Amino acid sequence: DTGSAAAIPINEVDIAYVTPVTVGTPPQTLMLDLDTGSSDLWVFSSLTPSSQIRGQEIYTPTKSSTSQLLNGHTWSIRYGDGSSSRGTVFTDNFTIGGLEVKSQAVQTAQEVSSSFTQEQSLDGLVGLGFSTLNTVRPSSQLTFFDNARPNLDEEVFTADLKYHATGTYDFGFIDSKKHNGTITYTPVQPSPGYWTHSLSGYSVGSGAFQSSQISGISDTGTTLLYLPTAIVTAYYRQVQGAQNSQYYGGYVFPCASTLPTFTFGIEGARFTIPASYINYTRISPTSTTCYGGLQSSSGLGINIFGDVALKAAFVVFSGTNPPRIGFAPK
Ligand SMILES: CCNC(=O)c1c(-c2ccccc2)csc1NC(=O)CNCCc1c[nH]c2ccccc12
Repeated sequence: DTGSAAAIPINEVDIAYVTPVTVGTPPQTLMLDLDTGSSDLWVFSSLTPSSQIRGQEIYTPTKSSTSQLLNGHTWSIRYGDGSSSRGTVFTDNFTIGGLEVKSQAVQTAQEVSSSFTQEQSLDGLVGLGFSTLNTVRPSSQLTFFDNARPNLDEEVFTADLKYHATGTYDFGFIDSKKHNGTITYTPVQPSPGYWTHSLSGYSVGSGAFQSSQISGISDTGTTLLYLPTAIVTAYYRQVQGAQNSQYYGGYVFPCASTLPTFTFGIEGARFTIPASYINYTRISPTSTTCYGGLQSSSGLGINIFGDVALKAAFVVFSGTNPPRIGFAPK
């Protein structure tokens, strides 16, 4: 089997991407964020207090003839940005882009934090990390990819995220029309459960490439690119008026500044992030100060290759044994 579905930016600065999915019988359509940085599939639901819902679509298990309560199971997740959600669990038929998993664990939110309530276009998440990270207890549940894997033509899913445009997630096949040239693969460390791999180095603008192994996670659920402070200061040193602002919690600069590109290595291959991707957003609609798409990871304890980096390539998440990740120009 295979599947193919749109990855639609939820706002004008690509803060996150959502994908139409269907849950239950008859199908209920929700817009979910496919997230390789976590492994819980959770949705706004009929069990979510109405005070915490602001325009989101909800899943109503009682309206689905194929839903089944997973008795006694609960879940609770907190993300590094401080957002959180928790609730109960049903199994039901779940489809992404024509690819169906029967009896997928669908985690129904009984509580979501305010930042999720405020994201009106996001009805939940589909975790595509390794199932070891799943928070359902007493027994953890499998991700959509792990459930679909035995029926896939190829044990892969791919992400073709785009800057200020709709891209695609494909399951079970690699669409050669979506990338130019070869796919460069590099090993993935599946523990503790992220798509963890190394970059082979970086360069700023037209500067020399600095070879160094930089370990981090390829995370479609995180907006920005978070790298070690030494790299980030080297980048913003090239930007007139840039400063690391305590007030704004990161590097900001005059919106009119000329930004250099940023290149990262995957093995011997090189991928260049255009300056426009790093001129992320104005700090407020009328401000002339802008917030960078490249930020320091020093407070996170982990380097995160988020959407700002991933949208510069065609990315293959390979669930083979051993797992690996591939990047291709596009
Ligand atoms: C900023 C979101 N990212 C993280 O918290 C995160 C961290 C992390 C850890 C410590 C400090 C900061 C971040 C490690 S892996 C990782 N990745 C994920 O957790 C991926 N899932 C993010 C889901 C998510 C949280 N808040 C949202 C708001 C809109 C759309 C999606 C989300």
